Amino acid sequence: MVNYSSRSSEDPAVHARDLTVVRGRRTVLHRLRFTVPRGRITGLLGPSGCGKSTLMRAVVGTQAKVTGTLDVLGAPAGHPLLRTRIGYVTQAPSVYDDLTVRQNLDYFAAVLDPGRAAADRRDDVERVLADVDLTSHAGALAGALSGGQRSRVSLAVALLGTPELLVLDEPTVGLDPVLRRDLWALFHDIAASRGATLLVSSHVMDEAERCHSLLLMRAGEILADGTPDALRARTGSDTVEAAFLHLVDEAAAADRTNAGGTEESRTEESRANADRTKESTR
Ligand SMILES: Nc1ncnc2c1ncn2[C@@H]1O[C@H](COP(=O)(O)OP(=O)(O)OP(=O)(O)O)[C@@H](O)[C@H]1O
Repeated sequence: MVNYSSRSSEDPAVHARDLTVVRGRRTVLHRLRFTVPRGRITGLLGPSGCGKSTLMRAVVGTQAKVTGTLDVLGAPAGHPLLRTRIGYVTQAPSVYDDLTVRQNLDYFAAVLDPGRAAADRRDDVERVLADVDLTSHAGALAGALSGGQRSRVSLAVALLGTPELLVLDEPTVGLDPVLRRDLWALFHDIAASRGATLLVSSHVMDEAERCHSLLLMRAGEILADGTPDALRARTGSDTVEAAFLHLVDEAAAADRTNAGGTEESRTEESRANADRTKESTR
């Protein structure tokens, strides 16, 4: 049996090699190779439909038809030992509308760790309420909250039990600029004070500037990875958005060249076939 606890804390939080995912009849992630460093915020950025949610689902172990290697916190993705070590927030806030914010959190705290003493659970609930700045709304029904407040309840659920890895799928969608800034401040605080690793997806490029490292995706592939500074320097761009667009144009040009090459070789092949046909009919 593998002794996961002997793994070094210097190992990446996530390590993927040849990660491939098929959804329906389509391969939506193509042999991805990447790492997510521990204790840092890694932004997963790319246009709608490029595969960000699929990659996150694979990391948390809820995605079917995953092949290749995907290690998370030293164990294979989806391993039962990882359940309490990962917090995951999906795009759709998963809260019960007919329960108050505090009742929602208390319920999820009990589900996460049924054996825990009620007093410990209550402390944890109060802590995460304060983390997401919802203490003053703790008694409100979740169904009566704004979209942004509901998102923060979902985030609070993911923070219960102090997970080592937080996987947040577009956590700032629909939030106003002040809330977005406050949430990013909270993400940085979680990484700095608890040493937690955050994998945060977004298709808003200015959020990339707030991450320690980035995975830029396009059409089921990793276009580039590295720090925002390194990506800007590599492409001679002023912003990560400009760097991303530069890389997209470069990849599209390479696609066209490859398609042209394929087209050329197809034409050559058909000419040769035609010649062979002529030869054989002579
Ligand atoms: N249930 C499904 N069955 C088949 N294909 C799917 C399914 N869900 C998603 N896909 C396809 O997988 C690809 C990746 O989808 P995914 O949701 O991972 O993208 P995304 O980058 O997270 O998009 P968004 O930013 O819009 O959430 C898309 O082309 C999508 O059409």
